[in-house]
This record gives sequence, structure tokens and C-alpha cells, in this order.
Amino acid sequence: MSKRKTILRVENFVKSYEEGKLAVNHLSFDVKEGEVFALIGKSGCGKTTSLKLLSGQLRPDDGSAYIYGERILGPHERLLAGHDKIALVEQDYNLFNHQTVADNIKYPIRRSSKKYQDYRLKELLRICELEDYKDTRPKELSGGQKQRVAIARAIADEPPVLLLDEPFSHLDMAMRSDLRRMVKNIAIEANISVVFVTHDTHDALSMSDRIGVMSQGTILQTASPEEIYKQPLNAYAAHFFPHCNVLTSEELKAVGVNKEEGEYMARPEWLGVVEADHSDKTATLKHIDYFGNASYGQWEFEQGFSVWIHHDSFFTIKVGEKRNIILLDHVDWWKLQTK
Ligand SMILES: Nc1ncnc2c1ncn2[C@@H]1O[C@H](COP(=O)(O)OP(=O)(O)OP(=O)(O)O)[C@@H](O)[C@H]1O
Repeated sequence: MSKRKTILRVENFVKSYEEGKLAVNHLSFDVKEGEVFALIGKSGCGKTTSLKLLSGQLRPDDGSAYIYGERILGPHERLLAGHDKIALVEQDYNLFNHQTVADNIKYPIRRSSKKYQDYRLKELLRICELEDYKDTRPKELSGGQKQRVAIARAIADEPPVLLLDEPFSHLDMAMRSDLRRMVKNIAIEANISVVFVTHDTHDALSMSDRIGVMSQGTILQTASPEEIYKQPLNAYAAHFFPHCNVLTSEELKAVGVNKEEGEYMARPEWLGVVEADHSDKTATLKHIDYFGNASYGQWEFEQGFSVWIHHDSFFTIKVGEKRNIILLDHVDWWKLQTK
């Protein structure tokens, strides 16, 4: 990935809607050719505003973005809002309901030759798996199918960058998984760089080449999904993934794990349970989050704090039972930054 050319560069974007309150606060990142880049962060951290700045819909108070080294103009500098090299798919799709899927998709290329329009439509219907819905109107489509049409329309004119705002938030699990695969495929097959914002960590982990963790309008950490999962910068980044364990060095010491002073993280599958022998590490199962193929048990130590542990589908221990907790050999508690 690192050898690929940088397509999009954001330098110190700043934006406030109200005086003294920054929605985007010195945001910088770059995106490479064909890369899928996720911006994750809590509600209100500035994800949508960042996409609107990038797409040229909003004017930054400061900072600039560049595509192929060319500065992206704000709405005050151009006649039409938006940018022809960057396509944005917003949360509500914005499809033309009175037109067919084919007409919706062809809209951005309506001034091109008929031959190109026909060729491109065929290609987009294939990539976005919409061949059976070409003559259907959007109101007769499911949420996932509408999202496919919105994406097909957005990339009709072959923009090098596609921005997606919470692309799968309205969709059920099965549809999400199909669409993730489709978006990844678009990036690879059409060599389009995709920037998407989400608060769903599964979307971010499974689709992206890199993730930027946003907080209060800026990126705290940019890294591969694996690094963000295993080596998050701080407790905020660590807690994006559910059932995360963050303990202080004092808490760890109380159960026999000696670490220098600080805060440490372990994912639930880094810990395990063994038969209780009344040692320091004895804990009681307080709660189970059941997911069918796995479950997460909340184990409370006698010292008054608890950890989440991942269990496989053959797990049979019942709430209220006691066991010993172990740290699995191949991993260690990860030290988090506290400042
Ligand atoms: N049009 C607006 N006018 C005033 N404040 C706004 C406007 N749009 C967003 N904000 C504020 O700017 C901040 C960032 O909002 P933004 O929508 O970019 O966050 P977000 O991370 O996309 O949130 P969500 O995940 O809930 O969509 C928030 O404090 C929000 O209240």
C-alpha cells in the first residue's frame, strides 16, 4: 500500500459552525490510489463535516485539501457545489424516485455519447450487482439496493475518489456484508480511493486498508485495522471495539500482573478461564453477551473490577460460577497513552 501514489491530501482542515466551537480541528490525512480509508469516531466528532469539506460542499475556515496535488475549491470558489473528481454518497442516498435505476445511474454521464453511456451502465450494473433492477424505480428497492444505486451513480463518471457517509447504517447484517465486499471490490477493480465515515467498527475493520480514529474534530491515530485493534493509542481508541478491557497497573497488580504505572488494554480473546483454585485471579461470571458463534463473559474479580472474556460456542459455564482468569501466553497487555 505504501508504494501507491497519494491521490488525496488533507492539510489542517478547520471548521466551526458556531464561534468558539470547532467541528473540525486541524484535521490532516492522506489517501492513496485504490485505498479504502475509514474515519471512525463517536457521534458529533466531526466525521460528516470532514466529508462535506472534502467534497467541496462546505468551505473550511482554514486548511486545504488537494487531489492529485490540485487544491479542492470550496463552494464560494466555484459555480456548482461539489467536485468532479470526488463523489459523495450521503446518508439519505438522494435518488430520483420517478426515474428508473438505469436513468439514475446514467444521470452524471447524460451528456456523454450514447455508446459510452450504454457501456458504462452495463459495467456499473455488473459491479454493483444491479443487473436485475435496471428498469425498477428506487421506491420499489430495498435499502441495500438503493445504496448500490447511489454508489453506482456516484462512480458513473469515474471519479478517482468516492466518499461514503455511514454507508451501511440503515442495512441489516447480511446486506452490510454484501455491500462491504462490493465497495472493496470497487476500490480494487475500478482503482477508486474510498473514504468512508462510520461509527461501526466492523465496517471499519473489515473494509479498510487504513483507519483514522477521530475525536473532537481531529485524527488521534491512523493505522491499519490490525494495529488499531491490537495497539490503540489510548482508551478512547481502544473502546471503539466492544468488550474492551482497560485496567490500571494497580488493578493488574492486584491480580498478579506486574506492569509499570499506567493504563493497559487487553482484547477479550487475549484472556482465558481455567478451573478455580482460589488464587488471586479468581473471578465470578456476572453476565454473558451471547452471539451464537461466540459469547462474551463479564468476569468480576474479588478485588472489585471486571474483565470481558471471549468464549467459543461450546462455553458452558453459568452466571454465578467462579473460575481463574489467565492471560494467554502469546499476547500481553498493551500500554495505552494517558495524555
Ligand atoms: N449545520 C450545522 N450547524 C451547527 N452545528 C453543526 C452543524 N452540523 C454539525 N454541527 C456540529 O458540528 C459537530 C460535528 O458534527 P458532524 O455531523 O460533523 O459529526 P459526526 O461525527 O458526523 O456525527 P454523527 O456520527 O452523529 O453523524 C457537532 O458538534 C455538531 O453538533
